[in-house]
Amino acid sequence: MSLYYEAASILTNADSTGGSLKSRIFNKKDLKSKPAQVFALVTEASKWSGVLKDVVEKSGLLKEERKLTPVLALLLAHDLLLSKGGVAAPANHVLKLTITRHKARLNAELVKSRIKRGCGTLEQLREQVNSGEVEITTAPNGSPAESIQHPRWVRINTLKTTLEIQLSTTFAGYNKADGLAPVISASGSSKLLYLDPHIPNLIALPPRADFAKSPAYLAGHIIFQDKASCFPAYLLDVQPEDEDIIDACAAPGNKTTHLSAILSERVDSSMPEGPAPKIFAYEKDARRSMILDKMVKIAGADKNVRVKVAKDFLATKPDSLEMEHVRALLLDPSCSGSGIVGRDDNVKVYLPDSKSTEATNSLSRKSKKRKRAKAGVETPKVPTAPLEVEESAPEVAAQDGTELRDRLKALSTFQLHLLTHAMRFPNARKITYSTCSIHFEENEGVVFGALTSPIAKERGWRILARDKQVLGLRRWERRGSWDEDRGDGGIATEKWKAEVLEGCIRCEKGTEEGTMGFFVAAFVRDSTFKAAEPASEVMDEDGEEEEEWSGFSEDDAIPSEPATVQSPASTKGKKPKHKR
Ligand SMILES: C[S@@+](CC[C@H](N)C(=O)[O-])C[C@H]1O[C@@H](n2cnc3c(N)ncnc32)[C@H](O)[C@@H]1O
Repeated sequence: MSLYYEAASILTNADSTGGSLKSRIFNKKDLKSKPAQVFALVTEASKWSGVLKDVVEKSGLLKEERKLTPVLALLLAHDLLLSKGGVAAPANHVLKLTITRHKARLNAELVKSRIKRGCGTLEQLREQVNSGEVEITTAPNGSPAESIQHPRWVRINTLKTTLEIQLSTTFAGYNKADGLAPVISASGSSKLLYLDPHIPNLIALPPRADFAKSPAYLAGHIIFQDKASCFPAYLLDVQPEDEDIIDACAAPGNKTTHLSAILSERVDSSMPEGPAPKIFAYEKDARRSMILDKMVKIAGADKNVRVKVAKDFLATKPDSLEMEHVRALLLDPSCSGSGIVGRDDNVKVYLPDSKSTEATNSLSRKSKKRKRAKAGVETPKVPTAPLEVEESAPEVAAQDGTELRDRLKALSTFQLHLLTHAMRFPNARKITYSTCSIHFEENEGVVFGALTSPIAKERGWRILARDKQVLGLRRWERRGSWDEDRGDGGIATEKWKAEVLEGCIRCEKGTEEGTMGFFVAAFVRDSTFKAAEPASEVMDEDGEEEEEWSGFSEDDAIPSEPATVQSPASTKGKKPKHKR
């Protein structure tokens, strides 16, 4: 029976193959088991590993069954205790016999673990595991198992309520923590919250706090939104005089409703009369447009949001009458999603501690190693918990580094195209550009590509410097960074490069800041800017305008951005065409 050995081999990445978990399984040519079955076993067992690590350790299984590796023990215990079909092997198979001998003890430990986690039934425990909020307890030697938890971020929707009202109703009786750390380590039932110091109306709750069925959530008074995802609307800092605003890639609508809330607060307090500013929320995908529409209505944002159902932002005509009053744009385009927490790009595996097998003498260990190697599982080089198995987001299901780079190149070309399209709106004065990606190519690479594009030069677009940003984000310490391997040369001055990077804002996942991996930068221009010369525009095959980055010569003078940078995505291998 190869299933468990093959799954163990995949989980420990015995072949040291690059790429995502999915691609490593589905592209493995010599796999005897069905790839879908291996994938399901590996992902499910990983998901349950926070619970099973404890169960296996406490049952003493690894002490008694020296031929079992921690990975095999995890996989077998998963199927024995949790899979409908049980262990997928003939009754007399050695692995099945081995694990079944310990069924009673393993079961008893699972019951104890479930009760300790406050779950009355296995179904409740399953829900907890599926929500990714399993608390990892201590290892047998008493050292705490490491696990960086992610707080539950809740944005108070000021379109329908206020922070004060929510603190005295939904969160009545909650204590205010003086930092994020106590909230992150608190249990789901702890009445502890943290008022975020950077984003107004944002609170952090313990990771397992469950408000999905609360009246406030169902009525759209509170919205679950990661802190980092609140940065773009806040950074755009819309004002009533901005008139119309575009959210170019809007579904499911978290940033749209945030934008709507900020705009409403400011319009309501300063402009009781006059033309009401509007937010045009574009969404290309028809199905996602429906979700967007629903979210906008639940949040009460339909007062100032016009959903552009199944409409491609790139097809908008910046010079049209409808777009005449657009002064601000929020761009949050599709990206690799590599910064998202809890997606299958971040499979975490907690392995039972193998220390209990250390008493084995070296001779017998060697012979066991040989046997395992023969059976297809090299002695695991895996550390004890937690083991991070890197897995790319679905959009970037890369088999190897080259495929990933190609995908990033395609994504960043699209992102740059979108950003330079936004720069064409004749009356636009500010733009935010954001991604939930951690890759330079999609982030700083696109920013530099846009800043040095002909349209940015023509219209005078520049980065919004850190000292001009809204207070909360000015205080945010993680800024942009340069990747020597990815960023092409051509920067005119190091000073300008440093200024642009300082204007870029980054968030990293897995830190004590409790955010997902994220990137945002804002661009501004002055209304008085005098165009230097028209941007070079070419038509693509469909007759659409296409930005043609062409580089500039050394003596090119651009106000405040004296640089020559090539966008990593769009310019590699392109010969400069545009001479000044
Ligand atoms: C990262 S998601 C946006 C998330 C959203 N801003 C939020 O905060 O909830 C990107 C969205 O942009 C849409 N999209 C991609 N290209 C687009 C285009 N050219 N025009 C309009 N929407 C587009 C995708 O379908 C997807 O729904």
